[in-house]
Amino acid sequence: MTTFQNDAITLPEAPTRHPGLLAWVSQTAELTTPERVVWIDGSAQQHREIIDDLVAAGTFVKLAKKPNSYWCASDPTDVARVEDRTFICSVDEADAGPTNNWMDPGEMRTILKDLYRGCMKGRTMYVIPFVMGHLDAEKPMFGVEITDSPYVVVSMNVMAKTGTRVLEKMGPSADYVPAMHSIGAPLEPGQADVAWPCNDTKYIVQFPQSREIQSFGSGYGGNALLGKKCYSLRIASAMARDEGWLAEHMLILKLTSPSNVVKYIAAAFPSACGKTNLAMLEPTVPGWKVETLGDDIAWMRFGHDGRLYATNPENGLFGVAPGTGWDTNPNAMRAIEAGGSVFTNVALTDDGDIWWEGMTPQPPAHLTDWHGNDWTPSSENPSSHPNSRFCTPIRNCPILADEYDDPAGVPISAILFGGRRKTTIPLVTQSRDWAHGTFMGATLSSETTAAATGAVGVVRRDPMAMLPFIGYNAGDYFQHWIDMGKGADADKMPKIFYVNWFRRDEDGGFLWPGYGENGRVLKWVVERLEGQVAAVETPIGHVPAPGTLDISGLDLDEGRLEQAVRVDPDEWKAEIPLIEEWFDKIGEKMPTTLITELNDLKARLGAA
Ligand SMILES: Nc1nc2c(ncn2[C@@H]2O[C@H](COP(=O)(O)OP(=O)(O)O)[C@@H](O)[C@H]2O)c(=O)[nH]1
Ligand SMILES: C=C(OP(=O)(O)O)C(=O)O
Ligand SMILES: [Mn+2]
Repeated sequence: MTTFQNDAITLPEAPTRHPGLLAWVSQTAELTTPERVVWIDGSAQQHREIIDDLVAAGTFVKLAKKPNSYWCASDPTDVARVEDRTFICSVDEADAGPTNNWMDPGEMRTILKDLYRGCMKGRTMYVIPFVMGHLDAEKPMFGVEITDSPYVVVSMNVMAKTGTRVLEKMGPSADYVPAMHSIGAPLEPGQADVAWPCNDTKYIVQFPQSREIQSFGSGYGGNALLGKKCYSLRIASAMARDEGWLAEHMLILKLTSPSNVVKYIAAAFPSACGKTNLAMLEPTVPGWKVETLGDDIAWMRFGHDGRLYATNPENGLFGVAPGTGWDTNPNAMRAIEAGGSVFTNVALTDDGDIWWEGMTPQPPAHLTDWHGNDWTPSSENPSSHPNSRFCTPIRNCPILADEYDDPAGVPISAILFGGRRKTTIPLVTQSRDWAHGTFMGATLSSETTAAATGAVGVVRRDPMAMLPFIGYNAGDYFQHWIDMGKGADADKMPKIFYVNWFRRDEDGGFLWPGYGENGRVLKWVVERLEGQVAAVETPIGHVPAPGTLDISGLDLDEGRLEQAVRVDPDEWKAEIPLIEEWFDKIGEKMPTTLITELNDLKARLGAA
């Protein structure tokens, strides 16, 4: 390891000659006063050494039953993204818009500088050079995360490409996103550490104009693995607006039909609403095959042929554990079996394996729950936190598509928007055109989940599943989506669909079985793209004509299917005021195209 001692804060022996980076590293060390500085080189050996430190510190427990895999539990207060502590610090408040928290960048920098002063005392400061997306992309998307959390280092090594090869590619002058992170838990001499140090004060801050990130107080993935949501969505969305592309909260999958027609599909669902599951789907309809390209983030740019091409900037999976099982998502199960994973806030079995609700139908007779307490099936609380996660190399995914590694990406034929709605939203609806599809995305709604702190199950608008991730004004973001369709050849743009796996019956049960059965909806989507099946025009868009959704072999009574796909005018009339309230919130920046779409919808519903 390349280290230097803090009692001589001179420039460390660094594996780069990038003057800007060297200056930032030394200034940060001076401000945060760590015990030592370590450059992450991306080697397996260094990765192992840091893991060994985590085991010695009691943060990680090595699993006997899975190769090179570790269990850990966070502080019970540090389990999810903190949206109320997340800020977009644009120069002008108007650029952050009505959906983001904002503070003057200068004021915010002062607050954070005060918090960062001495914050790494007694700890190691790690410098993680990383690239999101391909190292050989036309313009590689570099970042450097500074952190005092070895958990973050190990996770970043899984989620991104890290280390010296990145520095070499950066050379002495490449632009990079400086991503500053501290758990905010300095150690006084002789003070004992805890397994998951963090701070009650939390800030997750993006400076979209200067392309910088500063995070404080949390070790949770979405708050601390800064290449992921902070860079690849919040900062990248602002870059994408400026440069004419899209940075989206979408999975990417490859779908092959029985006659070997290949389509690439992207889908945006809010956190904990089914992206990882759909990305690794095992279709139940015979002959259809899904392969995975990405499960959380898609960057989409126009290719020379005028089509929209998507790449997944990530290198790993950071999936919701509960509900992941051999029945629901066998490919995710195989991925975690393959090893190299970190499990956070799940339960530990007595023989050194992990378990969570939904992994197997029968829970083990005894577990250690995520709080470290004894757990039995009669225990009152779940064994695992609802937002517990597995962090696994994407290479472990047994159905990873070969195209995953292609820096050019894959041409997207369809985009799905979806959320968790008990009512109103049918199983699948096709938009009439790009503008209408953008309207569907802009009015997307979902019940809140445990992926963010706060109440669960509350319906809110979550446009394009990007509410917590749009790095600028949401009205400008919608306009950017409309503009992306404008210059383009309509035939070449992806067709947009709205799906809902989560509609319920009167007893609260899911009307649609979901998971592998969602392949039936993907089949209908492809058949629509190919002009092979009919749809019925309704006020909200095109829904499957009777008999076109393949339910052969599915044990689902006709009445339930009918309820799952139903367009209920009364439910939609009740939805209109909620959409209007949302449009009012966006205010004058709401594009007129979308206002026209809303008025047209009202007219078609007879609600005008
Ligand atoms: N009922 C139902 N639940 C689903 C479906 N797909 C995913 N889930 C559950 O939703 C939760 C989040 O899924 P995940 O794919 O991790 O969501 P992501 O955060 O968007 O990637 C998990 O508990 C899943 O088991 C589905 O089709 N139907
Ligand atoms: C990492 C997250 O992602 P996901 O969208 O998979 O829930 C999160 O919300 O913190
Ligand atoms: Mn996911």
